[in-house]
Amino acid sequence: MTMSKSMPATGRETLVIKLGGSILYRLSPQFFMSLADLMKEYSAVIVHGGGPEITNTLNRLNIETTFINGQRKTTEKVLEVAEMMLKGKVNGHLTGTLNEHGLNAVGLCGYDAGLLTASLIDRESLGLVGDIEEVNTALLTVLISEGYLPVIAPLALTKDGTKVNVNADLAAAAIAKAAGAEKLLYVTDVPGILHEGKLIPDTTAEEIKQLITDGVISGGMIPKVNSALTALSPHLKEVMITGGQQAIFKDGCILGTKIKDKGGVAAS
Ligand SMILES: Nc1ncnc2c1ncn2[C@@H]1O[C@H](COP(=O)(O)OP(=O)(O)O)[C@@H](O)[C@H]1O
Ligand SMILES: CC(=O)N[C@@H](CCC(=O)OP(=O)(O)O)C(=O)O
Repeated sequence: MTMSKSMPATGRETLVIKLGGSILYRLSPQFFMSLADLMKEYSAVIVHGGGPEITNTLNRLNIETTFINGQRKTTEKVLEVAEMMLKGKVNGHLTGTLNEHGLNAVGLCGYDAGLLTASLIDRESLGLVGDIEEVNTALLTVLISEGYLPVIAPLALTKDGTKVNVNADLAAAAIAKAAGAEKLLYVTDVPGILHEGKLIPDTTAEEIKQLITDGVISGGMIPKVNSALTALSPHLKEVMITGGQQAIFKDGCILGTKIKDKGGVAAS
């Protein structure tokens, strides 16, 4: 992974926001208003998912799709559909909606100007699925410093130019790390990590391991918390999981579950 200095030429810290496919088409007016407020304090980069859109289209086309440890097995046909949905439909829809709210969004995908370079994880079992190794943070810096909001679809190229699909939770964590972001925010269809229906306001790596063992954290929340733990570092001291059906920022605070490593030491 190519690391970079803290990006902002704006004097503000950077915040990477991942918008999950579960909520992308149901983001509330309060979400957009609070995002605009948040962007007065931070320079933001958005990374989006779109898993449900890809799955629905594959089903309509009778193309089989399976997941291995939260990653979609990606054949050439599956990649073609992922590209259509992520780079075409979802990125276009989201960028358009953000611009309707005056947020100066620019749609990008990892293929653009070497934005995301990945290596194949395991061609045999997963097919065309990548793990991000390099991020062209110079491109992000140019956009941010000119007041644009980069909106990134999680597709990447390998060093030899092969197109790959990337899990959006992992892409957001890799971009946050490379960009020297101070915060990483996962926006999903629940207000945060829940236990017996109640929001857990903050938690640590250790507690998360236990919550997974106890079955409290399951399904799509597992890759999210695991990505969060890989992103934590002395600079990126907190990752938030929050819900896009409501405001994400109020009275100077990001709402949801705060994941921090005890004492601010990087999680391994
Ligand atoms: N402890 C938990 N608290 C909240 N949500 C959880 C928990 N465990 C599992 N989940 C599930 O995780 C889902 C969010 O993950 P996912 O559907 O992959 O979202 P996204 O598309 O936003 O990445 C929630 O809708 C919920 O069903
Ligand atoms: C390799 C891999 O799994 N890629 C994901 C990319 C989209 C994604 O992660 O979207 P969500 O955030 O909505 O789940 C996929 O094909 O579904």
